[in-house]
Amino acid sequence: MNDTNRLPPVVTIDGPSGSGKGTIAKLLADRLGFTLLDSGALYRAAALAALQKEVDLADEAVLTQVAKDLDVRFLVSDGRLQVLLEGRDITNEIRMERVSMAASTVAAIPGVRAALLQRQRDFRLEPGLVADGRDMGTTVFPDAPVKVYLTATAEERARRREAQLREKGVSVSLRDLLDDIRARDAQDMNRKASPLAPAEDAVELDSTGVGIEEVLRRVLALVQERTSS
Ligand SMILES: Nc1ncnc2c1ncn2[C@@H]1O[C@H](COP(=O)(O)OP(=O)(O)O)[C@@H](O)[C@H]1O
Ligand SMILES: Nc1ccn([C@H]2C[C@H](O)[C@@H](COP(=O)(O)OP(=O)(O)O)O2)c(=O)n1
Repeated sequence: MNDTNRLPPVVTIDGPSGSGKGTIAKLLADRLGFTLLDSGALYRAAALAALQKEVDLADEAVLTQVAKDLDVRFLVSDGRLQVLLEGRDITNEIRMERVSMAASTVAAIPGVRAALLQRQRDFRLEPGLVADGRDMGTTVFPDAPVKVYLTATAEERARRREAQLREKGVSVSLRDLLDDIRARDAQDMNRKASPLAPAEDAVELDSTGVGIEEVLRRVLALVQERTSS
């Protein structure tokens, strides 16, 4: 701990859509007093910028430029993360299903990922960072002392999304949500650039049928174990 080059610790939480990454990352960051990185929000903001500019989502060069030029800022207001694109609040808009799928498509482009890499690493501030995404443990923070790979069955993840949307007053069929989840899983896992996969040193945690409090307890225990030396 006397090493002056020591970087702030990072807890990475990777996994597929609906596994609970965002929920657990937020609770964990609050509990530890760490900064929070929602890396998916960066890809979602890039996708929304591309959709607004009506860019062809197959045009890798133009999409890479969109990611390089991305004017996105994160603000924490009343304990909630706000995402601003060119100064405009896009927090709710980026959660729409068409943006989710576009984010997954845009995120498969190596140039887009390279353009967003340093921005993500810049979140590594004292006293520490909790980073949620797909490649936090494999590519962005490979030296993180604590890596979690959170999963749940596709059926359970679709049910969670349905409940989340119902609470917002949006009614979507479970069948459609399950199809969307499977399509995004396949796209995120099968791409060449930083595919969704557990890091070799990640602890896999299946949250199917496990409540949020219990998942948080297990992750906190892991943080204790990995950082108390
Ligand atoms: N362990 C869990 N058990 C039940 N519901 C959960 C659990 N973890 C998260 N949820 C709920 O599932 C939904 C999706 O969680 P979220 O954190 O957004 O997932 P992700 O960030 O992995 O896409 C939210 O409504 C959240 O409250
Ligand atoms: N580190 C990351 C984070 C997200 N992505 C891509 C792939 C995902 O399908 C989209 C959206 O990610 P996000 O974490 O916001 O999505 P979910 O909340 O898990 O549904 O972005 C990525 O490729 N790498």
